[in-house]
Amino acid sequence: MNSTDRLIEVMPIAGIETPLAYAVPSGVRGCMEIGALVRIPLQNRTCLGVVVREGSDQKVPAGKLKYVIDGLFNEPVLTPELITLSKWMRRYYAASVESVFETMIPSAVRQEMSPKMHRLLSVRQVLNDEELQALDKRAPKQAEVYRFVQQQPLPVARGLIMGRLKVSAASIDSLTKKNILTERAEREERVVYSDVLSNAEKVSEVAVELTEEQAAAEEDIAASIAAGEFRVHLLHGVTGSGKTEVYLHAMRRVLDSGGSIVYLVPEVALTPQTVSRLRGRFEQAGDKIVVWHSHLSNGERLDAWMTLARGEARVVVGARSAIFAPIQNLRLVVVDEEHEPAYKQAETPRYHGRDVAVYRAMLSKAVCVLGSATPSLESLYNIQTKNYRVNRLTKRIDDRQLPIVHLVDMRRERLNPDGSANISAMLAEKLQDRQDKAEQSILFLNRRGYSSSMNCPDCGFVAMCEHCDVMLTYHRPEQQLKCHICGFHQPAPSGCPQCKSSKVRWRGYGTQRIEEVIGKIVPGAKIVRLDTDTMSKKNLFRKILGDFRTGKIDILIGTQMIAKGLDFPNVTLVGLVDADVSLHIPDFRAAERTFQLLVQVSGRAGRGDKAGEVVVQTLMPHSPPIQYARQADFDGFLDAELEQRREFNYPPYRHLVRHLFRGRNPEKVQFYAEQWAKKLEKELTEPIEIRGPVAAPLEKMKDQYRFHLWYFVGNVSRTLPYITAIRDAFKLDDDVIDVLDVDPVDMV
Ligand SMILES: Nc1ncnc2c1ncn2[C@@H]1O[C@H](COP(=O)(O)OP(=O)(O)OP(=O)(O)O)[C@@H](O)[C@H]1O
Ligand SMILES: [Zn+2]
Ligand SMILES: [Zn+2]
Repeated sequence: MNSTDRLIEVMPIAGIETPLAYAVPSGVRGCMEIGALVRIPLQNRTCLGVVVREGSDQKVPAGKLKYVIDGLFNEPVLTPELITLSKWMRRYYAASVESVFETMIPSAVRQEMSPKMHRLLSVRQVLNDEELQALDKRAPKQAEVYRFVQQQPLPVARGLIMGRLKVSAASIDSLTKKNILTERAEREERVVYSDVLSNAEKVSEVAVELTEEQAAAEEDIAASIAAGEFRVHLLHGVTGSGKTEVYLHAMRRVLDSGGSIVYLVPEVALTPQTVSRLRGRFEQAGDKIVVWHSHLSNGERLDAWMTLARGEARVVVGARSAIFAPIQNLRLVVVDEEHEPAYKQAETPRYHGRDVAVYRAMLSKAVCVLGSATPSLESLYNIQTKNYRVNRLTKRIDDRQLPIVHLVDMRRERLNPDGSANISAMLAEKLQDRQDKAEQSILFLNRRGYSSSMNCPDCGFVAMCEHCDVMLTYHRPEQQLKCHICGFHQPAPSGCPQCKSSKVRWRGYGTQRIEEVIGKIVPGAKIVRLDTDTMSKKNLFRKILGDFRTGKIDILIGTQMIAKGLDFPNVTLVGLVDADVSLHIPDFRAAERTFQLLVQVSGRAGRGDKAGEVVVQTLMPHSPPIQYARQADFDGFLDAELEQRREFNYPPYRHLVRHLFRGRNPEKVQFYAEQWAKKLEKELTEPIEIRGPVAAPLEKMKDQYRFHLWYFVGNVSRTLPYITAIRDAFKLDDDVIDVLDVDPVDMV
């Protein structure tokens, strides 16, 4: 080591849990600050790592100290507070360094490691007009590529061109073969900035004047921002009360004072309206927004990330992973629809985007605004215990009325011989009425496909998934039986596969079947179905929403996933076809989910000048969540539900940790789960309540048998390390896997 060399500590992204000291030779390229992504030698290979400390007190014997190879970028890819956040995530979610960094740093950024990543193209031979015209005729795609490259001030990554222009590698290759373009493989730090927004929808937007309630909420939030302290606000506003407008005003203030913003939505693809409003509002004013979503190509992801790291954009909008954006001077974090389970990541590290957002805001002394019409019980409880501030919007914009909710008791409906199965007389009549008045309706049913099962009345056969413990769903358009858990599918048989009877029955109603029924009930209506089956076709979702807005569609039928943030003024009727689906899930949050679902879907009605109506069909009209939701009685629901939760020690009174064991052999899985429980009870000194092991509600999934235990924990950060320490010394059989899920939303 030379006297001019520096020491740093690097956390390898390579299955090692402690940082290692490295020397930085003077004159090495790239950044060596905290949060920098560096390439390091480790044993006899190289890997990536993150600089977690400048300097080191580690005593490395002379001759053993290794040099960093280089840094990948000029800017750190994580900020210092994100490094702190990573430590908290490891501890709180019992996750490895590797999994946390791989989650925090997008793979497009880490892939910079491979030199192939940057095959940069530039123009070698400038074409004159005539040559370009000839190329246009002969090979229009090539001409398009040529023009694109020629217009760029710097060489462009090949992957970016392919993604952006949707051209094949062959088109690019023929241009390089002809020596029109030249390609060089290089690890270029400065990638051409691609405007990730250019081909996206922008709605021209002007700031509206806030209502009194909105202004009061916004001023309170602004005061927190001005105070420069960490504070959490819960913006609890009824549906259609203008919560988004409050965020937008607060964001304007933050931008004007030089701060940065993270804005989280449950899923970008499902919130095109919010995204285009943000873009319209801020981009017109010249503030660049990075929209972080799954359709970005790798090149675009890399660009977007580095744009944020360099401070060229100060707003990022995205799903949960956008909370790890490397922006500095973070002043405001918005978590829209904070109650959404989609904020929880289903894979390791199983973090909750909302909770990580609050923690990051705390580390940055920023303000966190959680918004919802139906806040989670956790957040409502935190108002009482953790000094979250609450700002309420009790009225809809322009004093529009909340819709009238009709409950239909489907037990009676079944006695009515005229009632078409599963659509009540009342719903049918109101749908027709809206059709006559040229108003629009939305129907929700949280079950896609045609029917929920196929069975045989003669021998009792039920079509089950070969790999999971669930019945197969019939999908009529494709004539397939599908498993909604693992994706397994097979052609739908025309008779019983077991006894060859031809009397096959389709039980239960899915969105496809409702679409069919409604077509008969409201002849002449233009009906469109929107669920994950239609979503798989790219851009179809946007197109359907566009057609619905312009009135080309009369009735929209969808699963609840489409309910988020829809704002269509001409919708005056909303039907919830089966309110009981969510009541029957084996989950302590079943009542909460049902309440939220009812309030949210109802909230889609009556957002324009005309009043709205909601028809809720249920077999359990007296169940508390349905009754409270009908009266929009939040406090009543909260009190009743909190009492239940307290009695059983469920969240928010305790944290739940789910410990799942799975493997192909059910006896083995059960054996290890039981052995573990014995060991834990013997060795754990912390007083926690342990329940289980028992078979999981979904006992077999993707050919794996599943058993789980539940830990009821007061303080996760304190207790979990004790559990993981015992777990580290517990030897599992090779074909049994165990998974810890802290604050799980998946109970099955
Ligand atoms: N102060 C205002 N003046 C006029 N219109 C407004 C105002 N604030 C919001 N709006 C409009 O009212 C409608 C509802 O607002 P927004 O979508 O923000 O409500 P929300 O509370 O987020 O609703 P939800 O929770 O149901 O999604 C939007 O069309 C919005 O443009
Ligand atoms: Zn049969
Ligand atoms: Zn399956």
